[in-house]
Amino acid sequence: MELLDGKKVSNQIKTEIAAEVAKMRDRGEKVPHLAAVIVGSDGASLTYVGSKVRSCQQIGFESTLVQLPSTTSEQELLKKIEELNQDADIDGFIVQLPLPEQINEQRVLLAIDPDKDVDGFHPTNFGKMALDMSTFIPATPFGILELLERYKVETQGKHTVVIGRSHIVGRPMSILMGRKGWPGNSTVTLTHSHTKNITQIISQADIVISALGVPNFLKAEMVKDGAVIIDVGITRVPDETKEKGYYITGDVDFENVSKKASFITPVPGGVGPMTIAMLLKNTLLARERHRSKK
Ligand SMILES: NC(=O)C1=CN([C@@H]2O[C@H](COP(=O)(O)OP(=O)(O)OC[C@H]3O[C@@H](n4cnc5c(N)ncnc54)[C@H](OP(=O)(O)O)[C@@H]3O)[C@@H](O)[C@H]2O)C=CC1
Ligand SMILES: Nc1nc(=O)c2c([nH]1)NC[C@@H]1CN(c3ccc(C(=O)N[C@@H](CCC(=O)O)C(=O)O)cc3)C=[N+]21
Repeated sequence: MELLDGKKVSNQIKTEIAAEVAKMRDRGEKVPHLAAVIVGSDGASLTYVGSKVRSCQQIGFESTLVQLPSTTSEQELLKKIEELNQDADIDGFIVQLPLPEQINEQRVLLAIDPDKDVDGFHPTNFGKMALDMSTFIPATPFGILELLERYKVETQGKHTVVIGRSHIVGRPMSILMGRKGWPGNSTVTLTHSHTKNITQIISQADIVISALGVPNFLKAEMVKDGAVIIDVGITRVPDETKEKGYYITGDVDFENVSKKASFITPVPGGVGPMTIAMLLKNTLLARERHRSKK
């Protein structure tokens, strides 16, 4: 079994990006500027956005955190998005999901300038991705592709089973694994809560990408010997013996599944840190595109 070490690879990627930023500075150019909008104060969302801001500082990006109260109206959020769209200093921004129920997510995603949509959730960018055109690839699937590539995991002709069909992980992942080229050229089955015989389908998978958010969902008896296991799930489990009052766990029974797997991602330290690194990569890309437009 080989560990797909997202912590290590994400640090390599951040070092690579930092070197690019240093060159920009040396040439007297503007450095990339990423903004994040967060509505409300959900603990997990704040952790994620906080580590993004820290990473920006680490690699020399400018960063802006826009924190709005949970009572923010859709109109107020749309106004903020328009400001960020118009702000020439901002290269890219994300609006942290999920949003409070008074705000329509689709209208928000449509309002973001596709050239600044470093999450890759705008329909224009999502469509380009599905059509193999150059665009921003959503950070979590992009991070998984990068891990597969750096560890030279064979995907061609393999049966990939994706569990979960969310717009931010499962759906784009299923499209990307089936695209031409490598990592890709995979035969993909996209499963969800209405899938019949899901255990049987998973047992046929060469590659399992689990993105449901159910701890211990994937057990050793469900997977084939030698399968590649990607665990996207992140669940906070309350535990008073831990310093933070909780620990985080993925969807996979790591201890037992890792004995059968050829490659496996840990949680924490797998897909999560890769997501942050690829968001930074998309922001660097956004800066380069904005520069060459002028
Ligand atoms: N590591 C990272 O960087 C990231 C981690 N995450 C984590 O990944 C997990 C998934 O998040 P997200 O993609 O937003 O997913 P959602 O919570 O939006 O959706 C979950 C998906 O799983 C499916 N599902 C739920 N229960 C079952 C079941 N018992 N059997 C089969 N399918 C099931 C649902 O089916 P249906 O569509 O039918 O409801 C749905 O498609 C969460 O734990 C989240 O915290 C998310 C983003 C990034
Ligand atoms: N617009 C938007 N874009 C997103 O990309 C997005 C989002 N909304 N909403 C929520 C999900 C979730 N997500 C994570 C990113 C990093 C970690 C991460 O770094 N996890 C660490 C542990 C973090 C901890 O200790 O809690 C790890 O796995 O090692 C987790 C989750 C991005 N998301």
